[in-house]
Amino acid sequence: MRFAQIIVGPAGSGKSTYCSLMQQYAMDCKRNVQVVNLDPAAEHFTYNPLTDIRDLIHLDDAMEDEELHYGPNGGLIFCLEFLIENQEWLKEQLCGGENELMVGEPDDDYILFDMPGQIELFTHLKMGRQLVELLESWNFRTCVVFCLDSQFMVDGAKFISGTMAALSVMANMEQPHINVLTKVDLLSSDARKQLEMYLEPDAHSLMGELTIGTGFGEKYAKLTQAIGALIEDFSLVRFFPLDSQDEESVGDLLLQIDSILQYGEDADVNVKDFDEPEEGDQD
Ligand SMILES: Nc1nc2c(ncn2[C@@H]2O[C@H](COP(=O)(O)OP(=O)(O)OP(=O)(O)O)[C@@H](O)[C@H]2O)c(=O)[nH]1
Ligand SMILES: [Mg+2]
Repeated sequence: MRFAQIIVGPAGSGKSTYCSLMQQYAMDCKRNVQVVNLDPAAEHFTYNPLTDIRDLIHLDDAMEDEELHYGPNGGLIFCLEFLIENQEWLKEQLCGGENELMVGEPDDDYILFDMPGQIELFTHLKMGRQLVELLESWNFRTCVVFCLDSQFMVDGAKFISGTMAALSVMANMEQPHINVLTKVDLLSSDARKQLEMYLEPDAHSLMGELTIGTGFGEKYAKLTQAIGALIEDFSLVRFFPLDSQDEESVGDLLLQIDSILQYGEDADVNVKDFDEPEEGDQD
């Protein structure tokens, strides 16, 4: 089994920084975690990628092409379609065995995929899903990590809209999923306290805040209440705050994701000698 985190989230939400941070943390713990850049428009990141989509196609290729004439957004979608069509290239990079950054057994591979900030790739287009299916066929177990800037999550209305974005990704990708609030180190101590409330959201406090003074809240109070109750009753969406300055916070998050991926648990399962699970039974 190999392990993959698919790092998604709106533009500038901190995906590439998250990848560097996780890789660095893992390295400090003597773990080999690699990063693959799948953002064809990436200009700058601080990790050394295992593989880079820009070796296959660059956003400029799609924008400057005489026939295609894409703008930046359409161009990006095109690049990801191109990647899926040229999946053999990616397969060679990940499974070819000639990549000098791949050390140890392919069985222990743990790879972070740094994705572009075009959220529609994961909310309703099919490329995100297709990528995950490809990875599964190459023996990866995957988890989607949805990054959201915590600075936008300090009032009720923004919480609802951030939550809906996370839900769209969850519904479209149908994968094990974790939501991460990034840039917590930038919040004031008041804002941090405010954030606490949204980590274990309850509909009443959300409503209390939303109905006061905002046009949307007053007009659609019932809708907001229904959404709030839905989120609360089904524990649909939860957020994990990430403070990049705090090693413990990074370590806790990695631990959570490891557990979602069941990383390192296979050995225990073998020892316990469970009955063979029924076909299609994931748990
Ligand atoms: N202080 C602080 N800054 C952060 C953090 N995460 C990201 N940033 C900053 O936020 C900006 C955007 O971060 P990126 O990691 O490039 O975000 P991204 O989601 O990869 O952006 P795109 O790939 O353009 O969608 C950069 O200036 C980062 O330095 C964080 O945890 N703390
Ligand atoms: Mg990035």
